Amino acid sequence: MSVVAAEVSKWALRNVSFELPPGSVTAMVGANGSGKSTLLNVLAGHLPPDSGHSSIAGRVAYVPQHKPMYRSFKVADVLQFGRRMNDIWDDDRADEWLTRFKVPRRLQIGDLSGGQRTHVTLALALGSRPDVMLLDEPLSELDPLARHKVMRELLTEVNDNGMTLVFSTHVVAEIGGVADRLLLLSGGRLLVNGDTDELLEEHVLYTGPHASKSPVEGPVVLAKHGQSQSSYLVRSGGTRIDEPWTARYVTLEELVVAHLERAA
Ligand SMILES: Nc1ncnc2c1ncn2[C@@H]1O[C@H](COP(=O)(O)OP(=O)(O)OP(=O)(O)O)[C@@H](O)[C@H]1O
Repeated sequence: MSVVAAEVSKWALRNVSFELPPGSVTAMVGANGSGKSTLLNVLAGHLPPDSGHSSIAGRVAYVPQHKPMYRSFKVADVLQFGRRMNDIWDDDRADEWLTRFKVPRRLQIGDLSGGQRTHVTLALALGSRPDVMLLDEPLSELDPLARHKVMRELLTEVNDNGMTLVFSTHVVAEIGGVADRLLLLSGGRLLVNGDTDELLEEHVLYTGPHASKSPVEGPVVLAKHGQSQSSYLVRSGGTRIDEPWTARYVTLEELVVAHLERAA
């Protein structure tokens, strides 16, 4: 069963197709201009695809990258706005979030810091009790501790209420232990779509003497050659290898960088 399904082309996006299960946490990663914001906009229903279709089962909350909000609104007015605009609205949830992150309610949006504005948009999104939350670089303006706390809170929402979360990020280190799925985009194409644990088990880096051919069967993601050494990152699932070759699993960061390097 999937709660988010897409098979879309739009501007630079070329036939991007995937499905996400309910309660999953998906990190969308890719180079600048690879199509992350476009894809989130299409999923949110804010942009019609040029071809194909996308669907989301249930209520959607979308927090865009540039968090458009009326600068003259006070924080309290934004909550009032949320109350009026949503059929389902959880005042306590939105309020709790603002209290937790110490956002001053009497200030105008224009007088808040970037991070505080992020908290207001997240409070607004969570107040609408969404089934699916789409976040475009939600952590980019937050300090390291706030990043950690926000992710922990969002994961609690996923675990307690079965919410499905999709977020874009450039910081691969933030995905570990958070995202159970990875969507990797490059130049509008979907390079990788899968369960992060399975992806990490599939990708193995073999290092050994200079060789023009991979020492194991399987799709080569990236090959590098020095004067006397070669290394092959292969989606081999951990095939045994004889000395002098060595094999090791890679980090998510290495996996992402290798796929992006290959596609560049
Ligand atoms: N209105 C438009 N018409 C045509 N192409 C557009 C339009 N808006 C955006 N694009 C193109 O779509 C591509 C993807 O842009 P998008 O903002 O989705 O990338 P992104 O992955 O979110 O980038 P970043 O990481 O820099 O935020 C870019 O090449 C951009 O120029």
